Amino acid sequence: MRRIEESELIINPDGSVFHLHIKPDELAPNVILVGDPGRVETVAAFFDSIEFSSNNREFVSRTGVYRDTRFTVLSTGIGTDNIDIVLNELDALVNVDFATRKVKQQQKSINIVRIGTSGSLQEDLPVDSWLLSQSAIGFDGVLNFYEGCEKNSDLEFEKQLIEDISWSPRLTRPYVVEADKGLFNLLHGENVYTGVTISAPGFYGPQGRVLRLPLQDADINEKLSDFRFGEKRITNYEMECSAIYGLSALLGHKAATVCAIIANRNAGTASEDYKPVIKTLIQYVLDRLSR
Ligand SMILES: O=P(O)(O)O[C@H]1O[C@H](CO)[C@@H](O)[C@H]1O
Ligand SMILES: O=c1cc[nH]c(=O)[nH]1
Repeated sequence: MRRIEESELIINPDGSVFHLHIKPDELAPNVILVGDPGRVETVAAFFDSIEFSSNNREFVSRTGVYRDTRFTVLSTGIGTDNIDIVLNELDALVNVDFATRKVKQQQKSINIVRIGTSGSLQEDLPVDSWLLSQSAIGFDGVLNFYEGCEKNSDLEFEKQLIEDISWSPRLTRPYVVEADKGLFNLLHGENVYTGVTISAPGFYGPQGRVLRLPLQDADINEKLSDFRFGEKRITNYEMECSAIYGLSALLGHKAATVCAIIANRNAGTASEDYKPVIKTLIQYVLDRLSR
């Protein structure tokens, strides 16, 4: 079995993994990911007890117990480049023996649920609603660096999207990946919209926003809102879900993303105060995962 070199997996002097500053026994099998480091405290405030806390760069984490279920909440910061770090280090924490630097014989699977914020691309998907991503379209390109990327992607969906919206060859090829079905069903409920989420490599141009700079494709959001793949339509934009779904599938973990819609791009509206919406969403997710 290959020994993973010190340069490839950096372990800190205290035995924690390089960026996340978590040691293997400090990670729970249920992981809540949030973008905003400030949201970690909002999640941890629901825990009955907290056993571990860490802060490094944008990666703030707490491990604790909610209704007899052990959770780790961890902030990822913004973007799929950070998700590459987070998913690889989470996997190393459960599947690599830090003493021998070898992949363990028996691989473990963890549950990963992202609780985020997002912008709607459909007028009937209102601000302050919740959206569970059945699948994600990665405009970011992270998954394209990994072998097996195409095995887990919906190639027909990708092909039709590229053709229908005249995707520029200057851009990275979009990849289409799915939520874990079990987690999706667990989180699906009466007050939860479902849909196809684009993860963009930026908040402004890559999500079709114009402040001062014009876009390479001025009609991109109209094309995306109108696009259909069979019954499926694109519902929303955020910035992490695609890499979470793609890397989780490749590594054997279960992942789902549920977001509070804080902007409706076609209606031109934004939530007046999304924090209470996120708070009730956090409680909903914790309840579903702990029952
Ligand atoms: O609220 P979070 O979880 O950070 O999610 C969304 O908000 C950020 C952009 O404002 C991006 O990270 C996007 O995915
Ligand atoms: O429009 C939005 C809102 C939140 N997060 C995003 O990435 N986009």
